[in-house]
Amino acid sequence: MSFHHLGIATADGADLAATFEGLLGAPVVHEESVDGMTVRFLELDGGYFELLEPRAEGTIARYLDRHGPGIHHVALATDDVASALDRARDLGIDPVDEAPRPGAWGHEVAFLHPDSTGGVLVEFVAAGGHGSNRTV
Ligand SMILES: C[C@@H](C(=O)O)C(=O)SCCNC(=O)CCNC(=O)[C@H](O)C(C)(C)COP(=O)(O)OP(=O)(O)OC[C@H]1O[C@@H](n2cnc3c(N)ncnc32)[C@H](O)[C@@H]1OP(=O)(O)O
Repeated sequence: MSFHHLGIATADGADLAATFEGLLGAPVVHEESVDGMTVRFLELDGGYFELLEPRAEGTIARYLDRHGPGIHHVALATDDVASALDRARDLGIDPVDEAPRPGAWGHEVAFLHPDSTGGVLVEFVAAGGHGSNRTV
C-alpha cells in the first residue's frame, strides 16, 4: 500500500492553498464541494495534500471546533478498498465505514476508527489515475 494524501482541516482552504503553493510549489490540481466541505487537492512529488474546509456543520467543522486546524487524516492508496477493510477487520481494527463509499475526486474510500490505529484516522482510497495505487 502506498501513501496517497494527508487530509488537513482548515477554516480557509484558499489561503492555505496559496501558502503551500508559494512554499512548496504545490498547485491545486482538483477542487470540489462534497459532503458540506470545499476540498482542494494540492500535488506534491509522491502524493497530495487534501485541504478540507467546512461549508456546513459536519465532521470537519466539529474537528476544527474541538482541535483547531491541522492534520486530520492519512490516506493510503490501494486498488481494492473492500479487501483492505476485510484485512482490517481480521486484525480487530474497527472500520468507520463498513463498505467502500464514494469520496472526493471520484475516489472510492473507507475510513478506520482512530481508536484502533494509534489515534491516527486512516483512510483507504482507490484513487484511479490520481497518484499511485498498488495491490497489497
Ligand atoms: C472527502 C473525503 C475524501 O478524502 O475523499 C474526506 O476526506 S472526508 C473527511 C471527513 N470525513 C471523515 O473524517 C470521515 C471519518 N471520520 C469519522 O467518522 C469521525 O470523524 C470519527 C473519526 C469517527 C470521530 O467522530 P466525531 O467526528 O464524532 O468525533 P468526536 O469529536 O466525537 O471525537 C471522538 C473521538 O475521536 C477523536 N478524533 C476525532 N477526529 C479525529 C481525527 N481526525 N484523528 C484522530 N482522532 C480523532 C477525538 O479526539 C475523540 O477522541 P476521545 O474519545 O479519545 O476524546
